[in-house]
Amino acid sequence: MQFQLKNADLIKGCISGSDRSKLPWLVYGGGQREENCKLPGELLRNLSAERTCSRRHGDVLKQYSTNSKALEADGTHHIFYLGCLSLSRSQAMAPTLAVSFHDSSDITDFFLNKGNGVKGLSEMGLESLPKQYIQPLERKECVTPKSCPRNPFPSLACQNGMTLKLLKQSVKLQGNGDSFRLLTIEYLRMLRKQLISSSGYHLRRRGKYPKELSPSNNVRFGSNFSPDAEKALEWKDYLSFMSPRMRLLLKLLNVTEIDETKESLLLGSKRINLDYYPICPDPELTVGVGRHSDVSTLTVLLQRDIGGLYVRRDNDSWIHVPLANGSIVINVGDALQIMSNGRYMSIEHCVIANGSDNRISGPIFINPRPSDKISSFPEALSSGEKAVYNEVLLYWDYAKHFFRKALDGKKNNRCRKNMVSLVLNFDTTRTAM
Ligand SMILES: O=C(O)CCC(=O)C(=O)O
Ligand SMILES: [Fe+2]
Repeated sequence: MQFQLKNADLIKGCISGSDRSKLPWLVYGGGQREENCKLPGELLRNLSAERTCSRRHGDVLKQYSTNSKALEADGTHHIFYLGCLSLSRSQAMAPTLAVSFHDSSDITDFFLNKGNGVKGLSEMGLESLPKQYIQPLERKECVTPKSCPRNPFPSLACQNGMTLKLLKQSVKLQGNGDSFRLLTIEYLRMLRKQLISSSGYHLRRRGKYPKELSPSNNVRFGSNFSPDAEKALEWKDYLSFMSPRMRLLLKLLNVTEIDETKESLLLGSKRINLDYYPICPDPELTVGVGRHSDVSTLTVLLQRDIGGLYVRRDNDSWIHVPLANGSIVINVGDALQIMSNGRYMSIEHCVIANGSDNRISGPIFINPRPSDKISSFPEALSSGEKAVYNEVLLYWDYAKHFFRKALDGKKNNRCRKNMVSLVLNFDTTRTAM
């Protein structure tokens, strides 16, 4: 198998239009899974043309090329895994392998235990989707979204009775295109640091980290959130890292003032995911991620500019989240819905599969700590509102409840109420769908 690289597609995709020289990392990647394969010359030339090219990159490539697993042993491989994500179907000269998967355990073994991921399936050049990925009709609801009005996103700034300083502050980002871009670059830099420092440490020491086998909750590789509970699998891989650097993220988001009495409840733990949705042979038969709301307080999300993320507007329409250079999306999660007593409702969303390009996204889930007990903040009841969520929940129990069930919109949100969904998109330049 030989790969050729689409130049820095990942990065260009994520932040097209901005200055690539500011991104001295995660620039190019590529690799082979077969032992005696030569690296494509173009890739090496690209590497050496880049000021970040170093012997280390070459070494990692070599290691990568002799490594039978896509993701193994060393944090630095992530960089190349990410680089490899940018291969397009026409450029990856995939062998046609006569592999058939008879039942879900074969698939699980291939993508999870053997570390190939859905990416491995995609690279086989399958002509049709394995039946385990064919989703029932109701789960593909978001694949055929209805048309939606321009700029359908309510702005947090317009909400009355805002009591959560954190959110107030983050609205400051609106209206300044430069800071979005800067933010995005910083955000990517931060992701890279996270990858190399925290995950690298764990991976070097622990080696294996498929979700079920990973000895550490801090690093996980997986495909579906709850594969055992799902009727059908999703066309997506993810790498997930516990992230210790909340303050940095807040700084990047221009949050200068935090109500410290609420800080741990709102922002006590963080997880960064790197999601990869490979080209899918039958995108209309499956989904990237089924409909769900996040269990987080807020999810800060960067996505590649090929689109694919939909949010539910009301009970029967889905909106394609607009794309814009360097924009980020912030989704309200269930924990904030509970703590704000329903002033901010978590947003139901899903990702469609794509038949012509690989999609990548990087959500940061900002959560309460697992041991925190969450219920409506007294401040959210200060105007005499009745507590909608007076049941005190251990956040860990809440999250466990979510991850044990199949994704099914907001049904798993035990605190569901009929209110407007809210998504913030910091793009102010385009509203094209
Ligand atoms: O990839 C995306 O844009 C969204 C992913 C997502 O919803 C999730 O990981 O919870
Ligand atoms: Fe999500």
